[in-house]
Amino acid sequence: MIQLKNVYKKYPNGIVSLNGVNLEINQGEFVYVVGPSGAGKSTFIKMIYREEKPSAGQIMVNGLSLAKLKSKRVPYLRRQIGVVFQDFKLLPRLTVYENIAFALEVIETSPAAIRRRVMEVLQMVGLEHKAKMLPAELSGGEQQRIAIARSIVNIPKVVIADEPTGNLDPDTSWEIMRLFEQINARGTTIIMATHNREVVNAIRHRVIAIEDGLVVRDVAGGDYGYEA
Ligand SMILES: Nc1ncnc2c1ncn2[C@@H]1O[C@H](COP(=O)(O)OP(=O)(O)OP(=O)(O)O)[C@@H](O)[C@H]1O
Repeated sequence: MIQLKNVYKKYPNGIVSLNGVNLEINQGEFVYVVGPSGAGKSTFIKMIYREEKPSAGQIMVNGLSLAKLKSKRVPYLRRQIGVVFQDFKLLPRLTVYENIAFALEVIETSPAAIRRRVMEVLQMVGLEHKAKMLPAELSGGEQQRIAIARSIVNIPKVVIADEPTGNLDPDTSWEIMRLFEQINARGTTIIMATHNREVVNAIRHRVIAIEDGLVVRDVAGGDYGYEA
């Protein structure tokens, strides 16, 4: 479970991007985070995997208190959370296989287990035949599939995605959404910040709207809610 209590974030430049956020997200939920540009969606997302620390308030993720979490425990938290970005963030000099294996190698998995697991996730995203290629040799949609494979290779409880379809055309975006649906169907929590109105309105899930650093709407099976 993920729980935020009175979470407040003021950046060093004085901007307050979260202004008292209270929320609970249960294991297995699929949650869209929507809201205008600059509303605080990315900051909220970054709080959950401890890319940013709250200035005040409490955040619990799977029983870990993030405000108190020591730096040396951050890798332990990150193993429980997969992260997918708008711009994929694959390592350009590593092959597809190596990009995914990297996430497992850092936690001392045996070479045979790494191979088995990497091929399994590559198969799940339909790209096992591209294992030896470099990211630059793939389309944007394929790169995002690899980033998704990497995000789940550790079998995390939670996958966080910040605008995962932001750089993709509509057809590719639907394919990427299908993958997130499959991952969610296996019990993984999905938290997705998005501006994609069509997706949010078509594939209904809980919608949390953030404006000026506050949750202004929180609806199960809600719609995108903003005009085009
Ligand atoms: N590292 C930072 N340092 C200072 N201010 C920041 C930082 N990151 C974000 N902000 C500010 O915090 C506010 C919220 O930003 P955030 O990126 O969370 O918004 P967002 O809702 O994700 O926007 P978008 O939809 O455009 O991605 C903005 O005013 C932004 O300028």
